[in-house]
Amino acid sequence: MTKPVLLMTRRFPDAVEARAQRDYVTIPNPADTAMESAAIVAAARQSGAEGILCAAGDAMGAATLAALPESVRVIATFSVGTDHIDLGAAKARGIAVTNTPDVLSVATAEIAFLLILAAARRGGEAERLLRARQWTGWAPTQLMGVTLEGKRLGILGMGRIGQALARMARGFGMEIHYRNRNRLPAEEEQGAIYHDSDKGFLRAIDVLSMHIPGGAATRHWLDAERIAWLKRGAIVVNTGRGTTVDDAALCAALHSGHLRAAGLDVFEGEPRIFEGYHTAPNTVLLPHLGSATVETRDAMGFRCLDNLDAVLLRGEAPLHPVA
Ligand SMILES: NC(=O)C1=CN([C@@H]2O[C@H](COP(=O)(O)OP(=O)(O)OC[C@H]3O[C@@H](n4cnc5c(N)ncnc54)[C@H](O)[C@@H]3O)[C@@H](O)[C@H]2O)C=CC1
Ligand SMILES: O=C(O)C(=O)[C@H](O)COP(=O)(O)O
Repeated sequence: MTKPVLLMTRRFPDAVEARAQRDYVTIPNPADTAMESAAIVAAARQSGAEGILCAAGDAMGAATLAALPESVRVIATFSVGTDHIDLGAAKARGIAVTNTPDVLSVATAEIAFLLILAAARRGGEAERLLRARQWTGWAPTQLMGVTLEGKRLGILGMGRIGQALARMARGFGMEIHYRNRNRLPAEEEQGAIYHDSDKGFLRAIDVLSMHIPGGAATRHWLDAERIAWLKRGAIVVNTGRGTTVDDAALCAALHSGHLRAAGLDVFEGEPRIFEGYHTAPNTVLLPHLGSATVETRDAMGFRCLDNLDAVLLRGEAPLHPVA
């Protein structure tokens, strides 16, 4: 049987590439960076690609979707987030889109909790102090943070990752509050307190952890007005998408002291980051590491290939179609 042609927009983990090469004629991206629209279209046309394995950051917008050759039947993204893909355009072209839910929830929640701990206990500042050779010795008032036990964690977006974070935070004695599009069934809430308004939610909490998807509907969700609803001394953490935060408003609140600290894994316009973050006090910044564990990245790749196999090898419906 002839192997289907698969365009791969990035380098993926070795085990994922090996399986892809076994079952497909793979077309790699020699540059190994996010692919621009023209490059994706050219590579798909030249190769007659039937599937595309892409990742967040690749240009899968309306222009790309419109120009892809008829041969493309499925796009599998190596991410749960799909804000880089024009889903309407894909549907109009009859191209299936699949993502990687569940397998990255724990890894991403771990990074969210790492940021919550680092922001609360001033881990970033403390490390910078030592590396600058400026530590003068233990002192009773040096770099005091805040204890998490007993504090109220507010989870914005109580989906797969938000719920994984809630399980971890309960172990640290935090009280869980959440805001979601819909209230969870009582048996899934496990004591978490649901808020039916953004204002009531933000006023109640000490730490905000953001897990909502990117895209037009959530752009700059955390703006100056909502930041003002947070208590003085609150902490903000974002491992969802950078577009959900108004960077200028967040930096202003860090500088003014209204917010105690922020921990960010994702940024609008990444890999460039808002200039103000370089000098904002009490910030911990990570380069989009949410799902970056060996186990998780392999599982994400295999989930992509399982979906591609269903469509391209077996002629079946994808296992994880994006609605
Ligand atoms: N930092 C990283 O490396 C990673 C980031 N992500 C991001 O995390 C996001 C969440 O992933 P999952 O938990 O798997 O998705 P999910 O779909 O299970 O959960 C998202 C939740 O957000 C809620 N929501 C959406 N808009 C809302 C709004 N305006 N107000 C309140 N709630 C809202 C939904 O009701 C849903 O429960 C992804 O869309 C992706 O952008 C995902 C994986 C890794
Ligand atoms: O799943 C998502 O959504 C993510 O953010 C991925 O974990 C990371 O996607 P890349 O930006 O590494 O493609």
